Amino acid sequence: MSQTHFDYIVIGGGSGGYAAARTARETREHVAIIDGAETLGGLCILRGCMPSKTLIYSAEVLHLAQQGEKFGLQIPTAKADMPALHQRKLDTIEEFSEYRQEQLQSERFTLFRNHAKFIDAQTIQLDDGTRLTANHFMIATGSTVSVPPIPGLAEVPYWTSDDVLELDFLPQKIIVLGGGIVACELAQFLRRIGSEVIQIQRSPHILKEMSPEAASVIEQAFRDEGIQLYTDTALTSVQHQNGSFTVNFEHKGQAISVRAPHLLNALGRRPATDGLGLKAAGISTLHSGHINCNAMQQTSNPRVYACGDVAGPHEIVHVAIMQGETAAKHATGRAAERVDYDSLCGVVFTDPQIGSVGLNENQLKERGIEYLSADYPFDDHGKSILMEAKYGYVKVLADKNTGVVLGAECVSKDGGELIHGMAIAVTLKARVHDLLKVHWYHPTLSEIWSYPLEDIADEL
Ligand SMILES: Cc1cc2nc3c(=O)[nH]c(=O)nc-3n(C[C@H](O)[C@H](O)[C@H](O)COP(=O)(O)OP(=O)(O)OC[C@H]3O[C@@H](n4cnc5c(N)ncnc54)[C@H](O)[C@@H]3O)c2cc1C
Ligand SMILES: NC(=O)c1ccc[n+]([C@@H]2O[C@H](COP(=O)([O-])OP(=O)(O)OC[C@H]3O[C@@H](n4cnc5c(N)ncnc54)[C@H](O)[C@@H]3O)[C@@H](O)[C@H]2O)c1
Repeated sequence: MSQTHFDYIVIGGGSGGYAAARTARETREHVAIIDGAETLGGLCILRGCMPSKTLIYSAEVLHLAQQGEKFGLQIPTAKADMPALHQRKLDTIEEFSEYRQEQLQSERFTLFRNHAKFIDAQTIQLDDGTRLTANHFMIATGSTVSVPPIPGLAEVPYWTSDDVLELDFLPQKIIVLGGGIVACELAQFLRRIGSEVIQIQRSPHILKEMSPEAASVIEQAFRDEGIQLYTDTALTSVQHQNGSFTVNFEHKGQAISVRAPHLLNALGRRPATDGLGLKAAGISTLHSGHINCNAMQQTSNPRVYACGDVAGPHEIVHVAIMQGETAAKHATGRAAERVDYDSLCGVVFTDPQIGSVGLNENQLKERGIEYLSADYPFDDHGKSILMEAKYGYVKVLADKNTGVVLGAECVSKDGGELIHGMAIAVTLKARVHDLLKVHWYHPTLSEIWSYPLEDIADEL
């Protein structure tokens, strides 16, 4: 009879689950991974980070080519070749997913291609009826698109990010619902490949998790590129008739109605806990639906851990991996460090990008930390001027007494790369004076950091 008891069982073989399985396997012999997906690989590789960034990069190259004149170039026709764009994405993703599949299928693990659910505190049942037990479990089942209760939305054939990432034709016109990261990254992608885009956001600013200053820069860039952006709205209803979507909403006291042949629902994602039998295992969830975990990612059932999108609080890949590693070390009796969200690094892959790290001004104020802040705009910086990349700014926040860098923000071309200089500073608790010893090379985008650092050093 095949094995039914394991040292460690992971449900979900995405970024978080694989990190947990690999870490547990360092010291445990019998580790199983269960994944019910038709194609193995997880969200990041198959329908998240990697396909979206592959397409977004092509759209950025196209955008630059279309700006040829600005650079003294004649590029008479530059346009998206949709089947070729799609094929490039497929080829790129295939390489990543094959590698992940090899890892999951390696003899280091026992892999079950099934859906799993808990039937009691220490037993899971696969959809073929097999029952498995383990000393410890990891739930890493990810997230699914959510459909908020907007009248009509659930009944219409809207697209999700999955559909946009599979496009092999150019949608002439599309309405994008939402102003979160998925909505913004894909709205700009669609606009740049040539679609007419109407974007509708509920809050006064898009990207409401970011600072209003950062969001304002992206809003300006979107409007300059021709995205018809509405913020501060209330969606009232959605209809689909004769191949056309109608979205009705309120904006500045007016009832507005927009129409397009395509509709992208980017109104958020929710933790994938349906059918997992959490109740049977004594696992509690938060109001948001995320699995309730302590700092070691342990759930209310101490035998069971959770990581990644299903656990929150930040649905980004490196956090899923860090949580998975912490959890597996803890479960296997090794020293484990909690994930430090005070040095969290985040990137929004619009153009300009937003990179952020550490604590923001609201968090510093809430915690009563005295801080100094300085910023510098890219429209007054040599390298960005010669690159025609003048949107945005950098900002540094440092402890008023010690000069330790506590947070930073960068809104600019390649801001997701630039922020990593400050991510190192925040994580290693570097002081402003230490950072001024760095050889900031000229002319680079990165040297812009030296200006706010100098301003803060002068004030200290
Ligand atoms: C369009 C888009 C772009 C994104 N871009 C970025 C980005 O640029 N950077 C970034 O950091 N993050 C990005 N994200 C978020 C990132 O993809 C996720 O945070 C991350 O992939 C989550 O990993 P995970 O391990 O929690 O879940 P997943 O990778 O989703 O893995 C969950 C796995 O569990 C399996 N599963 C589910 N239920 C069961 C069950 N009952 N039994 C067995 N198996 C089950 C699924 O088949 C799946 O393989 C993006 C997301 C989207 C949608
Ligand atoms: N670059 C990256 O790291 C990256 C890229 C893509 C996604 N992600 C992750 O994926 C997760 C999901 O992203 P997302 O953009 O789908 O979700 P989100 O929760 O960030 O955004 C959802 C948007 O929909 C709006 N919304 C929700 N309900 C609404 C309603 N009833 N009426 C009007 N508006 C409504 C919200 O205000 C918000 O703007 C995020 O947490 C993000 O961290 C990360």
